[in-house]
Amino acid sequence: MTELEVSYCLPERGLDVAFTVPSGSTTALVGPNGSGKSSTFDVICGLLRPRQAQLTAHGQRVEQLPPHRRRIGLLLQQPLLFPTMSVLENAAFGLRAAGVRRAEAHARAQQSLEEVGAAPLSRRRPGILSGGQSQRVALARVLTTDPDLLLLDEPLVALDDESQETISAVLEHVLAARTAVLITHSRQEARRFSDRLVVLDGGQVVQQGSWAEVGQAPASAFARRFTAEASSPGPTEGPEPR
Ligand SMILES: Nc1ncnc2c1ncn2[C@@H]1O[C@H](COP(=O)(O)OP(=O)(O)OP(=O)(O)O)[C@@H](O)[C@H]1O
Repeated sequence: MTELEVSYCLPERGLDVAFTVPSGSTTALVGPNGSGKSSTFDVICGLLRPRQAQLTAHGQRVEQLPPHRRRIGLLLQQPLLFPTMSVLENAAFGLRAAGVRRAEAHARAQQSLEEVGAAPLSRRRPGILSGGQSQRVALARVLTTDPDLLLLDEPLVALDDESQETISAVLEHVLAARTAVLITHSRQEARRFSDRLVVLDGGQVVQQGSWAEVGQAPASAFARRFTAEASSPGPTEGPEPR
């Protein structure tokens, strides 16, 4: 079953993009610099509303809906927690903003904090948390609203190695039971979390499919390098071949 169907044109940016995300998959959106990853992220979450766009999410057309009504949970590079609220209040924020009563919102936030292993932090303020702890709380805040789709934009890039490892383990667990789109420059990250690839190049989707499908018949030089099973550096981790 398809969870998300994206199709949009932004001629002023040279973008004409169409792809699908199957229900239950984690699909990595990858491509060279300037290929359209960030713009696509903005279109899916509703920050950019192209005139020519068709977005079907969980069986509903959503391109006319404002971001908060799309049932999409965003995890960004920076956790962006509210500094004056406790961890629990941060995790409950989405539900409180939607008018859910405090007791219920806090109970559901506590469950999310447990799911990401951050329950012991619930009374703390964000200012004293490590980067990894903050990112866990940001993830809990997303999960509390029970989104149909998770949209992750380089969620590990701002973390140190140790925090990357701990949040990766949490993410693996969270993504196993959900549908997600992951935007990343990192082959290692895409490998670890995604089962499908959507490869953008020059403002278009040049290929979409499982890692095996893309790896066996890569449709572009980027796709070939990204799926290459070598210990050599990934496409954005080393110099571009000439
Ligand atoms: N605000 C903007 N106004 C006009 N054009 C833009 C804007 N942002 C991006 N673009 C153009 O849209 C195209 C796609 O850019 P986008 O940032 O979506 O690519 P990307 O794959 O995310 O790149 P990167 O890997 O460098 O982050 C590029 O040609 C870029 O120059």
